Amino acid sequence: MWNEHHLSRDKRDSSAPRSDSFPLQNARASQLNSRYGRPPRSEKDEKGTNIQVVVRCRGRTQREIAENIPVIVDAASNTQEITLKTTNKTYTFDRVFGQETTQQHIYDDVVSPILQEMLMGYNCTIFAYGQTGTGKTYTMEGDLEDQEGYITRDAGIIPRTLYHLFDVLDQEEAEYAVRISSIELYNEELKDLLNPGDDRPKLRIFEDPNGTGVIVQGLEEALINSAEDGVRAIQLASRNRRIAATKCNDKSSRSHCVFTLTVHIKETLADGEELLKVGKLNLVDLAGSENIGRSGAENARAREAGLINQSLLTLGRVINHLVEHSVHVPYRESKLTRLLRDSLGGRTKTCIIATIATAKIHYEEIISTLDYASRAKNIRNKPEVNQRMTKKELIKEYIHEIERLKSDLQATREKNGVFMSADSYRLLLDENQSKKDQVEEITKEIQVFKDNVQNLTKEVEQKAKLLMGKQRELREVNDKLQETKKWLQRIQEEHEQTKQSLEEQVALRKYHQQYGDKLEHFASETINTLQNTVKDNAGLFNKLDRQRSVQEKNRGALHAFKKDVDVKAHKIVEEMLQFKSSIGGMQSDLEAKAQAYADALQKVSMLY
Ligand SMILES: Nc1ncnc2c1ncn2[C@@H]1O[C@H](COP(=O)(O)OP(=O)(O)OP(=O)(O)O)[C@@H](O)[C@H]1O
Repeated sequence: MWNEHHLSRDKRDSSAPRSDSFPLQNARASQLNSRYGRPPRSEKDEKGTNIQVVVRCRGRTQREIAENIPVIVDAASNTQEITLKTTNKTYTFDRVFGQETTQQHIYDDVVSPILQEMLMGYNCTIFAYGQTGTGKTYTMEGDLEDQEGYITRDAGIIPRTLYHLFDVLDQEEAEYAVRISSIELYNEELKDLLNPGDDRPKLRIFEDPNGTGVIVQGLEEALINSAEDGVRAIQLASRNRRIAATKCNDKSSRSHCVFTLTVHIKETLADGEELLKVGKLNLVDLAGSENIGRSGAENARAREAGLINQSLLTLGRVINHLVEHSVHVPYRESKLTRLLRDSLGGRTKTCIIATIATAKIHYEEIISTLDYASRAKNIRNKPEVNQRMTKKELIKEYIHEIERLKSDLQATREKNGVFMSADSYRLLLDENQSKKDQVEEITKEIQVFKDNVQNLTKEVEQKAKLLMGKQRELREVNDKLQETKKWLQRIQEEHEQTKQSLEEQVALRKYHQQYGDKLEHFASETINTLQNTVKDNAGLFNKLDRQRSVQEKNRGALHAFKKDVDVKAHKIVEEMLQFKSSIGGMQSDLEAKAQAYADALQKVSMLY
């Protein structure tokens, strides 16, 4: 029942970890916030849109690697083509995701835009289809545990959607109510995975009288107030889901599982009237589509597998009829197609994620899945936004529901004692047999678990070694990074210098431009001056030549003069020498005469 209390976000459990710790949400949230409000019905919607089909490849298992089984699928992530190496056949899809694709990548590229449409008021469905062990459950649920309030990197579409949804609603500060349900379809029987009690009346499918899909009577729709509430509910549903071991996959799930998320968001119109916008998202994990013989299904299990394949077969037939535009589409031939009727050729926005293995031993299943998915691409749906509901309408709807439940209860009470039809008795016997099978299966499963633990221990050891190697690589990369940083710094400095010199050149060029005329004038003046100077220099050189010849002449005269002086001086010296020697003769003559005169004087004196 709709309850005002649940609309108020203030009443939410404040002790639960806040969903804004979820790292993925904020990037998409702003896009989503701006998209609220009723979108105009586009031309595309009128004509219908093709179902979106994407393919996700699962890498080889450890066993396939150990046995050297080659890869036969050529698929690069984020392309649209996938090629089979054996035949060179190429398939085209809306998107292909290689084996290296992460859970977050799938969520961002495929699911986030669909959540956006659901918030606009569309019904949307995402199917995971493929052979057992190719990752349908991994893609849809993945790891449901959290680590200190954060989802893990292996978390699949469901937990990521829950966290993203609450983050957007909280950011929008919208008044909302979110409900979830989870149904398992196993052996053509429906089971409420959130409330699987054996004493509960069987779930029944009804066509919605308003023609808006189907209603599952008696199905519990849990109101959740946070993503954590939702994840807890899904953990419960997952535990309740039947799983059994087959030769193909140790934890093969042979049931179909439909998880539904319904959001009511309150909108207040300009005139104050309050309307409720409703969006629905079905996340469907189909059972494995493998060949019965190969999966090793036997006896009671063969019956199960047969029924599973019958459901998928009907799904395939429905797809074929829709593609061929048949008047009659056999939706009613299986519960699966009745449940999903609106998602196939109806008013829902639908996406199929086909999961495939890549190793050669799965050749047939790979081809079968790709063919199936290729055909599904041609289905056209005509998505329509759900009509906004007034509160009155909603209350009326719930009153009808209560009335119907009351009459069911009354009918049950009136049957005194134990009432059981022959069909129900047969079913009970079958169920008993199935339980026995289940015990046998669980025993085998325990053995498989033990083997798995052993394998995991080995794997952990290998991973530890790998981690050490990676750490070493990381260190090397870090060193290289440091070097690159230094190199970058150098380049940056050089860049700065180049920039500076460029700026100088630009300034210089500007300066040249600005003073070009002046320079030209100055240059022509300088040229004139230089020409004059050249002329003056020529005169100067002539003058110098003349001076040089005068000097030459002077030098000749000087030489002759010098020579003459030399001769004359020589002559004078000789004459002087002669004169000196003649003077010397005269001197000795005079001395002899003076001596004779002295002697004569002495004789005279002696006489007296
Ligand atoms: N893309 C992937 N990356 C890593 N592990 C994966 C991937 N896909 C699947 N696995 C692992 O392979 C195993 C089988 O996957 P899963 O159970 O999801 O297959 P399935 O298709 O749902 O099988 P079934 O049809 O039996 O339900 C699981 O252990 C899962 O964790």
